[in-house]
Amino acid sequence: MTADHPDRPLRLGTRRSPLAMAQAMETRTRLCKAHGWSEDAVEIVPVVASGDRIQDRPLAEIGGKALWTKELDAWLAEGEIDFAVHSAKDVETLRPEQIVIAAVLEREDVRDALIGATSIAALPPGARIGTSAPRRAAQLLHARPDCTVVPFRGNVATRLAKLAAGEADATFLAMAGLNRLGETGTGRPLDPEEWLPAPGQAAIAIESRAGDERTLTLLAAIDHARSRASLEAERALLAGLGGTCHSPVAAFSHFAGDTINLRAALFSPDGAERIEGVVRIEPGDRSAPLRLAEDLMARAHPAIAEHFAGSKQ
Ligand SMILES: NCc1[nH]cc(CCC(=O)O)c1CC(=O)O
Repeated sequence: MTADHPDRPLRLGTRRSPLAMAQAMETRTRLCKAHGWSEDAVEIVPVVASGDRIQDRPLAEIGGKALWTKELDAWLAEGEIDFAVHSAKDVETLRPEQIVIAAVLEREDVRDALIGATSIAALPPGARIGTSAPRRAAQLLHARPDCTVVPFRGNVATRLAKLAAGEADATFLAMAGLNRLGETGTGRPLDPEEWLPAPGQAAIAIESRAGDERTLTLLAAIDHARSRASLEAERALLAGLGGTCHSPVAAFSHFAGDTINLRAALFSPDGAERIEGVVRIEPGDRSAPLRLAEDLMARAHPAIAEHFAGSKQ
């Protein structure tokens, strides 16, 4: 499905972090390859996102939504860029009406990695773990209430440097990010059946303007159907819970034939309470993730439920 080389380069918007730039370059390569273009058919346009600018406070405290998407959303709306490349995990579930996910790249390794210890069980008693992700903190404290969580923000290299400087004994990073940055061999992958990743982890979501048929058609060539289906299921679950990427919620999609088994766990922030559920999703069934969300909310301890708005959102 090749297309004519564009008269003017397509403008690809991305954050500036090394991981975001690696994802942008991967997207450009895939798109150009799919259409038989040279790489100059796509121009990479980096922006500084508010989430990158504000480094000294926990994200959950900054409060405002769309920390990673606001600037790129505006550029997309104004026609400054033709499409935006995001870590799907960082894209909130409520999106502006005119913006659509045009393609989902084939998912990388969805697992979290533990860096600094060989397993959760092997962490020394009272270990200090660096993470600013409420899901990772709660999941850790659930398994190891003796550990202490130390706030750890910044891009992948910053966090590895903080660990090396002794600010924590261990930390978590997504395997997908490590792999995309060529940091292979750093850390131990955690079994996703035991340690569930974040909704959307390891997926790259490419957004463009609804109605921009030319761009939508070009991007459809690099859409990976299974990755899209699992991402949509996880996003539907998160939307049904009224959760955000700062909520203590974990999810893992596993394919059995064409059926998706979606497992999810909700935690109280201190890890004391945990609730888990699973649902089978047949192709095209859009309501199954919402049923799981309702089931989890109905059974959740108040210390969990108060962190989710439910479908009221
Ligand atoms: N919140 C930051 C973020 N957003 C996406 C990734 C990793 C790559 C991915 O999940 O696609 C990371 C870093 C991390 O969690 O280690």
